[in-house]
Amino acid sequence: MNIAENYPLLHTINLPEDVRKLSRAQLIPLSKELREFLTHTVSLSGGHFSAGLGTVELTVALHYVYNTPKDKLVWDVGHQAYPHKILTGRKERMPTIRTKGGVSAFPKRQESEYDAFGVGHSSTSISAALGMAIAAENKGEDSRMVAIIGDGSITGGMAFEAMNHAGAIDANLLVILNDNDMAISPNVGAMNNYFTKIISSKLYSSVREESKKVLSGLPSVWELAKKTEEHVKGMIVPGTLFEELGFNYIGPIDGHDIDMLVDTLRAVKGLSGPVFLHIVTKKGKGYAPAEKDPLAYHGVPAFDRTKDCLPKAAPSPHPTYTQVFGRWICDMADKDQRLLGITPAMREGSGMVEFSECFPKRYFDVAIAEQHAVTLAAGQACQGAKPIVAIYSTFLQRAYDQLVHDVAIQNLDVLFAIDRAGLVGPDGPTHAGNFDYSFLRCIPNMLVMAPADENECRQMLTTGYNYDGPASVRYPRGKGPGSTVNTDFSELEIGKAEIRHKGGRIAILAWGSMVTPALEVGKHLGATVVNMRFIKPLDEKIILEMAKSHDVLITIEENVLAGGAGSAVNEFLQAEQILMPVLNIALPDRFIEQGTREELLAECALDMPGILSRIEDFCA
Ligand SMILES: Cc1ncc(C[n+]2csc(CCOP(=O)(O)OP(=O)(O)O)c2C)c(N)n1
Ligand SMILES: CC(=O)[C@@H](O)[C@H](O)COP(=O)(O)O
Ligand SMILES: [Mg+2]
Repeated sequence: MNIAENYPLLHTINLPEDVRKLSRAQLIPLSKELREFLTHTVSLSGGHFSAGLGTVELTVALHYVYNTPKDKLVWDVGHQAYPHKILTGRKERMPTIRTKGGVSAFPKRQESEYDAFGVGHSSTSISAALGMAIAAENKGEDSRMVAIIGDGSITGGMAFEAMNHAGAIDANLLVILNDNDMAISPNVGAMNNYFTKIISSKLYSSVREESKKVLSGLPSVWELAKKTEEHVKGMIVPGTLFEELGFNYIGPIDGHDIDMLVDTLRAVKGLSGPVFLHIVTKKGKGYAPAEKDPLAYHGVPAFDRTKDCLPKAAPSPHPTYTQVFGRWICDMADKDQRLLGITPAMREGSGMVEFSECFPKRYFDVAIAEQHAVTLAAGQACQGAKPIVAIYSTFLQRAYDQLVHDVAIQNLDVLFAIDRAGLVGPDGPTHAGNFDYSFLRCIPNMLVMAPADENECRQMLTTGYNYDGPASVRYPRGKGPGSTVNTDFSELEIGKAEIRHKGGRIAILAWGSMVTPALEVGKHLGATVVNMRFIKPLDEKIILEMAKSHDVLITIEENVLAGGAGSAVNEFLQAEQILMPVLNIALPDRFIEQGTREELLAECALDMPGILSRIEDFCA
C-alpha cells in the first residue's frame, strides 16, 4: 500500500497534532482521503465498516478541535473508531486489525494513549467520561471529556444512569449522539422514535440553516451563549428529554458537514456543564454499497471494493450453531403458541431473522438492553409464556443479577440460547464468552448444557425448552463438527452423559466444543472419552464409574478453569473422598487477545495437539 502516493494528505498525519496544524480548508480533503483509506484497508482485512464510514468527519473534527490525548474521546462500543485509529498513529498497521498481534478491534488503553477507555460492549461511554471528568476536576486538571455514543448504544440503560448522574451534578462533559438511525439492524424503540421525530420535525431543517449561519459567521453569538445558555437552548428543538435531564441539548446538526462540526465543537468546548450534541450521520457514508445496505456492511470479511456486493459464503451442507438455533426456534414456535423470542439488538447474529419475519408478534428486539431482556422474559414466564432469550455469552454478563434475582430465584421457565460461547476470535477479549459455565453453574435451579455437535444442540434446545425452570444451552461461534441435524423434537435425559469411546487407563470427560478434539486424542491414546453434555446437573454416576475403572481423569472444557466444569468434577470427587490423579484442561486465568478461533484454541492448548501434549506430560 503506497500511502504517500495515494493518500498525500493523510500521509502527513501521524498523530492528531498533525491534524491540528492543517488549515480549515484541508479538513475536507483529509476526510475524503481518510474515508478512501478506511475503505481500502477494511477491504483487505475485513472488520467493522459501515459505522466507521459514518464517523469520518466527526473524527477529524474532534481531533482538530480537542487537544487529544489530554482531552479524552470515549468511543462507545468502539466499532466506529477505525478512523480514530488511523489518525492516532496506527494507519500503517490497519490491515492487521483484528488479527493475532495486530491492531485491536476496539479502542484499548494498552494500545494507544489516544484510546481513553477500553470498549467493546455498548453504553459505557457516558459513565466512563463522567468518571474522567470528575477525577480531572478533583485534580484541578483542565481536560475536556467527550463521550461519543450511537443511537443504538444510547438505548442501553447505563447511558441513562450516567446522564441521570451527570445532569444532577452539572458535570463538565460533552455527550455526542451519533444518530444514524441504525443499530446493527434498524434501530428500534421509543427512544429511536423520539430521535426520528426530532430529525423529521420541521424545526430540524430551519435549525440547521439558522445554526449554520450563526456558527459560521458569528462566534460572538457563542460567547454570548456561554453567558446565557438559554440562548443556546433556543436554537434547538424545544423541550427535549435531554434538557430535562440537565443537559444543554444542541442539534440536530449534519454530522458530515465538517465546517459545521468544527464550529459547533469549538463553541460547545467553551460551555460549562453537561452538553448533549445530537449529530445526524449516515451509516455507510461515502461507499455506495454500504450506504445501500449498512447492515450487511456492519461487520465484513475482506471484500473486493470494486464490486457492489460482499463475497457470498460458500454453500455448505452444515449449518452453523446459530443457524441450528434459528431453525429450531421457528420449528418450535410453529408447534407451541406460548413460545416468545427475545433478542437484545442481535437479530442477525443470534439467528433470529426468520423467526422475526414468521412470528412478528412473538418476536421482541428490545434494543441494546440485556438486563431488560432477561427480566422481560421473567415477566412473560410468570404469565405462562415460554420465553427464549437469544443472547451472546459475553452480553449475558450484563444481565447477571436479572438472571439470578428475576429468573432463577423464582425458578421461572426461561430458556437461554447462549451463542458465541468460548473464544470468539477477532473481536478479542471483550467479546469472548469464557466465563458462562462458571457463572451459570453456581446458580441454583439452572440447567446448563453444552452440545458436542449440531444435532445435540437441537436436542438440548428442546430439552431446555421442556424443562420446567431456567435452562441454558451454550454453543460456540461458527460451525460444529458437522453432524446431521434431525428435524424432530427429541430430548436428552437430564444429567445424562454418553460414552463416545471406550479405552483403558485414562478417562477424558469433555464438554461441548471440546468433545471433538477429545475424541481424536482419546482414540490416539486409547483413552475412554465421555461427552458430558451437562455442566449442571453433572452426571455423577458416570464420574464415579470412570473414577473406579480408570487410573487418571482428564476434564476438558472451553471455559476458564475457575468455577467451570472441571472444578465441578473436582468438587464432586472431593465430596466423595475419591483421591486420584485429575488433570483439568481449560482456558487459562487471563484474558485471551484476538486471533482466529483456531489460533486462540491452539494458543490455549485446547486443540488436538495441545490437549495431547498436556495429557502426555501429565501421565509421563
Ligand atoms: C452490551 C452490548 N450489546 C450488544 C452489542 C453488539 N453491538 C455492537 S454495535 C451494536 C449496534 C450499535 O448501534 P449504534 O450505537 O447506533 O452504532 P452504529 O453501528 O449505528 O454506529 C450492537 C448491538 C455490544 N457491543 N454491546
Ligand atoms: C461490535 C459488536 O459488538 C458486534 O458487531 C460484534 O462484533 C458482532 O460479532 P459477531 O460477528 O460474532 O456477530
Ligand atoms: Mg446507530
